[in-house]
Amino acid sequence: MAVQAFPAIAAVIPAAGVGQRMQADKPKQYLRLHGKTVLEHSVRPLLALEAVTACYLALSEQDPYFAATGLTDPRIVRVNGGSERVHSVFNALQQIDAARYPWVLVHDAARPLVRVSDIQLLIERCLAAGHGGILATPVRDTMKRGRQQVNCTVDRTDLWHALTPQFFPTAALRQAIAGALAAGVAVTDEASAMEWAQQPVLLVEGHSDNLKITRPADLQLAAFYLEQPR
Ligand SMILES: Nc1ccn([C@@H]2O[C@H](COP(=O)(O)OP(=O)(O)OP(=O)(O)O)[C@@H](O)[C@H]2O)c(=O)n1
Ligand SMILES: C[C@](O)(CO)[C@H](O)COP(=O)(O)O
Repeated sequence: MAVQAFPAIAAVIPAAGVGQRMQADKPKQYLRLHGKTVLEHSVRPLLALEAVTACYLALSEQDPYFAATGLTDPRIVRVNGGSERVHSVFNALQQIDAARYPWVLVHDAARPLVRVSDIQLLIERCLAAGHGGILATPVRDTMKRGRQQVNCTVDRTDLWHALTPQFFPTAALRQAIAGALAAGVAVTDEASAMEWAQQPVLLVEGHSDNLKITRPADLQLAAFYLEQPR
C-alpha cells in the first residue's frame, strides 16, 4: 500500500535546555547513547520522513557541542533557543513560512526513541481529522497527589502521558502560543497552548518506550530499549 503523500512539513526540535535534572557534565541532548548523541537519535526519525523538508533546531546561543555532532543535513536550520522550552519553540515558529509549511511537527531533543511509524501514524490521523494532535500513552499506575504524604488519589480514567512529536497547523500554533504567553498561561507542551486557544487536540497512542531523557536512570533505560527488537 503506497504511503500517503504528506504535505511539506517543518520540524522544530527544542534543544536549548541545560538538563539540570540529569545532573550531568553537559546538557543531556549531548550525552552519548549507543555511539551517537541523544540529539542525533531524536532528530534522525524526523529527517527520515521525506515530507520533512525543513528542520529548525533551537539551540542555546552559546552551544559549543552541536558542531561536533554528525548533524549536517542541509534541511537543518539553527535558531536561538529561549529561557523556557516554549520560548525555544516560539522562536523557531517565527522563522517558519506558514504558507510554505502549513503543518509543523515539534519533537523534544531529549526523546531519542521515537519510532518513524509512530510519527507517520500521528501525521496520518491528524490530516484525516483536519486538526492537530499529539503522541501519548495511557497512564498505567495509580496516581497520587501530595508532597510528604498523599493528599488524594487522582482519577486516572482517560489520563495520558503527553509525548512528542506534537503536530499542529503552523499559523494556529504560533498564534496560540503567543496568546497563551500573553495571558500568563503555563505552556509546557504545544497542546497546552492549543487547548488554551480552544483548538481540538487529537490523542494518538504511541509506544511507551518513547521516553524523555530527564533523570540519570533514563539513559540506561533508553540504552536497554535500543537493545530490544523494535
Ligand atoms: N529553555 C529550554 C528548555 C528546554 N528545551 C528543550 O525542551 C526539551 C524538553 O525539556 P526538558 O526535558 O525539561 O529539558 P531541560 O529543560 O533541559 O531539563 P531540566 O528541566 O532538567 O533542566 C528538551 O529537549 C530541552 O532541550 C529548550 O529547547 N529550551
Ligand atoms: C513536551 C513534553 O515532552 C510533553 O510531555 C514535556 O512537557 C517536556 O518536558 P518539560 O520538563 O515539561 O519541559
